[in-house]
Amino acid sequence: MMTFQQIVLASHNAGKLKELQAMLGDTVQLRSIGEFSSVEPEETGLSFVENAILKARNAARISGMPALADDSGLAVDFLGGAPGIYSARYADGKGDAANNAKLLDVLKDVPQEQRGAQFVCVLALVRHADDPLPILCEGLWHGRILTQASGEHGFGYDPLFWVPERDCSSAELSPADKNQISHRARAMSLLRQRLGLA
Ligand SMILES: O=c1nc[nH]c2c1ncn2[C@H]1C[C@H](O)[C@@H](COP(=O)(O)OP(=O)(O)OP(=O)(O)O)O1
Ligand SMILES: [Mg+2]
Repeated sequence: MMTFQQIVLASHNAGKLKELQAMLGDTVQLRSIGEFSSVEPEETGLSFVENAILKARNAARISGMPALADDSGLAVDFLGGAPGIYSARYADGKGDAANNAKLLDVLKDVPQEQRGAQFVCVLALVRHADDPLPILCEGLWHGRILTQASGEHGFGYDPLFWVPERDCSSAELSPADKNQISHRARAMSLLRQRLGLA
């Protein structure tokens, strides 16, 4: 069993930090990479796995601590899996509201039954910057893209993501409920098992 008291989270996304820390409880303290550097690494990989490893190594190098990265995104069936790894950059770096507006516009004439999508999350944990054996865990969450935004919780594409098992948008779920069933929750559950925390 590996034990960590503190891990640096290789993310500048406050929503991810909140969700991941809530899932871990007080067993492990996540420290944001923002405490060490405000420079975000370029996400040059072609997969969630490559980008997660790249972000984790970068954070471990900067902080000198074990590092956890989350690379995630929304894969829309009708768009052949786009925006996928480019989800954060979908509207050219203009932020969540612009990303959501663009997605609604691109799908405006697409009927219900063709609006399937999944959230993807890959977590990568490295013990140090050159770790030859990163721990990788993934989680998927199937849903559908709504025709208008709904709900105030969460972040990113949550207001557009309809959750079939709850019949509401992901942004209408309580944070505790989202953290039980999301793509991130599934990946974290696997990671906890791998670390002997489950
Ligand atoms: O639970 C979620 N609920 C809603 N939207 C979500 C979720 N999970 C990922 N997403 C979206 C946000 C962003 O558009 C992209 C992640 O991009 P991604 O590069 O992994 O994260 P990021 O740039 O926000 O922060 P960072 O790279 O510093 O961890 O997918
Ligand atoms: Mg990013």
